[in-house]
Amino acid sequence: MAKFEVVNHPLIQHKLTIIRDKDCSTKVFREVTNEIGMLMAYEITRDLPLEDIEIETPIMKTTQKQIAGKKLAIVPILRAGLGMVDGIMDMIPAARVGHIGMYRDPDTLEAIEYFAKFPQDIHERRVFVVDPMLATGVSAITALNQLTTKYNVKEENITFVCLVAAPEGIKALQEAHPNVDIYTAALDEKLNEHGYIIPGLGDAGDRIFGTK
Ligand SMILES: O=P(O)(O)OC[C@H]1O[C@H](OP(=O)(O)OP(=O)(O)O)[C@H](O)[C@@H]1O
Ligand SMILES: O=c1cc[nH]c(=O)[nH]1
Ligand SMILES: [Mg+2]
Repeated sequence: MAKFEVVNHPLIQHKLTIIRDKDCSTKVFREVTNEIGMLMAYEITRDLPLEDIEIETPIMKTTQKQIAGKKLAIVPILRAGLGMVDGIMDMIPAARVGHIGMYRDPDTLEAIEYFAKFPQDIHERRVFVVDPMLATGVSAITALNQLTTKYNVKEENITFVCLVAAPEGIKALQEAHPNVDIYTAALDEKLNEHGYIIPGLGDAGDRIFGTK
């Protein structure tokens, strides 16, 4: 089984509380979501391999470390996933960005796909799929189905990163893609009858883009 980690660093928990508050403005919600993305980047890249490199300081030649191995890609699930991309990119600026557009049908909770565009060599990259919310898990599973079957990305090379997860979504995602690492900033209580996470933070996309 792959990793499942709740990243409960105090800074992340504090910032998450700010965006959970219903009175948080769109501007602050967007800024703080990106800040949490940046902090999560620190944790999700913890096991990136390093290699030796020779450099010269002003004093002498020395062998030091640099990140080695696979190239990286960030794949936000539109729209809400976009809210985390800039923050993560601040930490790994060389990463390429793919996009997958998807919305949840409010009645059936099915994921409806409307867009996909990935770097050509996505199957050779370590891929971070990002979406602030993991509720039923259907959107994440649909996105990962597409990456693994249509674009040949190995599950072992995928990390799913979210801010708020429901236990139902974690279970479904682990069953569908057992070799994908999952990182979340919070594991909430459960889903309500409309498929929203409780206590959650509401509809992340609407809150990031001010559409409601
Ligand atoms: O785990 P699930 O039950 O599939 O729910 C989670 C999905 O729902 C939200 O997207 P939404 O459909 O609201 O689209 P949006 O990002 O455009 O707002 C969220 O950003 C996830 O993609
Ligand atoms: O709580 C939820 C569930 C799905 N999508 C959201 O944005 N929030
Ligand atoms: Mg939404």
